Order: sequence, then structure tokens, then C-alpha cells
Amino acid sequence: MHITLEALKRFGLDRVWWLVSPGNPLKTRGPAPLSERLERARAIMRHPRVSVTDIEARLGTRATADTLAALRACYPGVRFVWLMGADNLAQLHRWQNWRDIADSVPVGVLARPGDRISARMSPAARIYGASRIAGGASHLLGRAGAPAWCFVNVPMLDISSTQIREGAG
Ligand SMILES: Nc1ncnc2c1ncn2[C@@H]1O[C@H](COP(=O)(O)OP(=O)(O)OP(=O)(O)O)[C@@H](O)[C@H]1O
Ligand SMILES: O=C(O)c1ccc[n+]([C@@H]2O[C@H](COP(=O)([O-])O)[C@@H](O)[C@H]2O)c1
Repeated sequence: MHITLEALKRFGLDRVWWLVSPGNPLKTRGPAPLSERLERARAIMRHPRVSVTDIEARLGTRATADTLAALRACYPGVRFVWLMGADNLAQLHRWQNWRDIADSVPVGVLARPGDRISARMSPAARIYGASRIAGGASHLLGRAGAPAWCFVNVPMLDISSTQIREGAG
């Protein structure tokens, strides 16, 4: 919720979609049933500009590059931006067809404790170094043409979904 509200504020976005994943291709342990995760996400994320969706399951995609290609085909008039925490920028070069992601949509990255330096030094950050929008101009990201990415230093919360699940269990 925290990074969603920061992303809306900082990147000049109209809306944020939470893509409740059918399963991250890099994680070996399967998640809880999608319907349960969707219901829980909707119960906590109540905001007029945020939608919680299972569209990835409905599109039949798992890899983000495939999801974005399918979304662009379904919504040709919409300018999509990919949002993620800094830990995912550090790993992005391991994602399937990751360059298709960087070349097709602007990418907004939100600071996360412990991951700011590894993210900024990551292969993806280096390879796309010339396409970086400075944090101070982050509001331009939503209208930028790809490749474009922006790292914003938002107030950081040192919590992970694993910790939250363990606390709830
Ligand atoms: N505390 C946080 N600060 C910044 N970004 C975060 C934070 N927690 C999650 N994110 C981002 O939110 C998205 C969804 O994360 P996810 O639900 O997998 O949680 P996680 O905490 O990364 O999971 P895990 O506990 O398995 O590491 C990812 O893009 C992740 O980078
Ligand atoms: O496309 C990939 O190869 C890929 C690899 C790792 C993560 N992702 C996506 O990144 C998002 C965040 O993943 P996670 O596991 O950090 O919640 C989620 O939408 C995943 O499907 C995508």
C-alpha cells in the first residue's frame, strides 16, 4: 500500500493496478490460492485510483514481458508503466525477455531497505543508464517514451510479504 501511494504521487500516474500474480516464475514455492490473495488484497487496498486485478491469470501470462505485451494489445490507448521495488531492479536482468520490458514501457522503481545500492549498480541499471530519469523529475515518467526508468527515494519500510505472512500465521 505504501509504495502504491508513493508511486501515484511521484510518477504522475492516473491509476495503479495491482497484478495479483498467478505465481512468480522465479519462485519455486507456490503461493496461496489466487482467489484468496485477491480477496485479501481488495480488503486492504481500498482507493479510488487503485484496482486489484487477476488479469494476469485471465490473460494466461506469468512472465511480465508476456503480460505487458498482452495488456498493450488489449488496451491500445493506455500508456502503461511498470512499477516495482528496488529488489526487483537488482534482479531484472534475470527475468524472461527483460529487455522487452525495458524497451516497451517506462519503469518506476521504489526504494527498498537494503536494495538501493544493488539496484543502482545492477546490470539493468547500467545497460539502461542513459534512459534514466532523475528522481527529481519523476513526475515525467508516466508520459515518457520507453526506454525510460526512474528510481525514487521514498520513505522506506523494512517489511516483506514473507514477514507479514509469518506474522499472520
Ligand atoms: N518494503 C518494501 N519496499 C519497497 N518495495 C516493496 C516492499 N515490499 C514489497 N515491495 C515490492 O512490491 C512488489 C511485490 O512484492 P512481494 O509481494 O513479492 O513482496 P516481497 O516482500 O518482495 O516478497 P518476499 O517476502 O517473498 O521477498 C515487488 O515489486 C517488491 O519489490
Ligand atoms: O517475468 C519474469 O521473469 C519475472 C520474474 C520475477 C518476477 N516477476 C514479476 O514481478 C512481480 C513481483 O514479483 P515478486 O515475486 O517480487 O512479488 C510479479 O508480477 C512477478 O510476476 C516477473
